[in-house]
Amino acid sequence: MPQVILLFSGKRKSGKDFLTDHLQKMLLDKCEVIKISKPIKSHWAKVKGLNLDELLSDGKYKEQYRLDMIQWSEEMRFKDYGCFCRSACQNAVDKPVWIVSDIRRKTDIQWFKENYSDVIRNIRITADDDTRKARGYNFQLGVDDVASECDLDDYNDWDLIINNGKNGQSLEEQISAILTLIQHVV
Ligand SMILES: Nc1ncnc2c1ncn2[C@@H]1O[C@H](COP(=O)(O)OP(=O)(O)OP(=O)(O)O)[C@@H](O)[C@H]1O
Ligand SMILES: C[C@@](O)(CCOP(=O)(O)O)CC(=O)O
Repeated sequence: MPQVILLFSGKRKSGKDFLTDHLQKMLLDKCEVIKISKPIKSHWAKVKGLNLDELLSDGKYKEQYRLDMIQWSEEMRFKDYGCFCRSACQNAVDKPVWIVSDIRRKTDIQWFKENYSDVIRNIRITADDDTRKARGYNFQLGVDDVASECDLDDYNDWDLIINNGKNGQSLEEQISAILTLIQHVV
């Protein structure tokens, strides 16, 4: 059982992977990074013969398959909203800090609350559209107007909000703010 679970959310190209990768490099063997999208991408790679490493990276490759993966994964969530959270956590190693890098839906937060109760901390990463566009974001119907990107727009119970866009904090300040949330553990 982890002592703290950091749930990171944010729209695409806000910098979820960027920040959680940096955090992992700081915490090293004290943390485990969990990606809810990993079981989705693994399934997709297997059935479509795609490159899993590319799907998991921050490059353009995964964007060609995002719409299809969203639609398939929504059908699965309709039957069992926790299926991917459960699957992603199943093989997670016993470390004091778990970093979940891609929370997208209220039901993701609900699942972690139901299963890990008060050890969770909710972190929202924001970035303005211009910055996101410079990082490769382009509005796409069926992707940017659906739950995958929008379900947490009206969620307000954040332990920390990080501006990773224009006029945002430096990386050091961002990481330091995150570390204050877990100072009782590390
Ligand atoms: N603060 C930053 N400074 C410089 N580059 C950044 C910063 N934040 C993110 N990036 C870069 O922007 C790109 C998109 O970031 P990242 O992949 O972390 O976003 P994401 O929120 O995980 O997006 P997605 O939901 O598409 O996976 C990456 O190439 C990343 O290195
Ligand atoms: C299909 C999906 O998991 C892709 C997520 O990819 P990424 O976290 O942006 O690398 C998005 C979703 O689950 O809605």
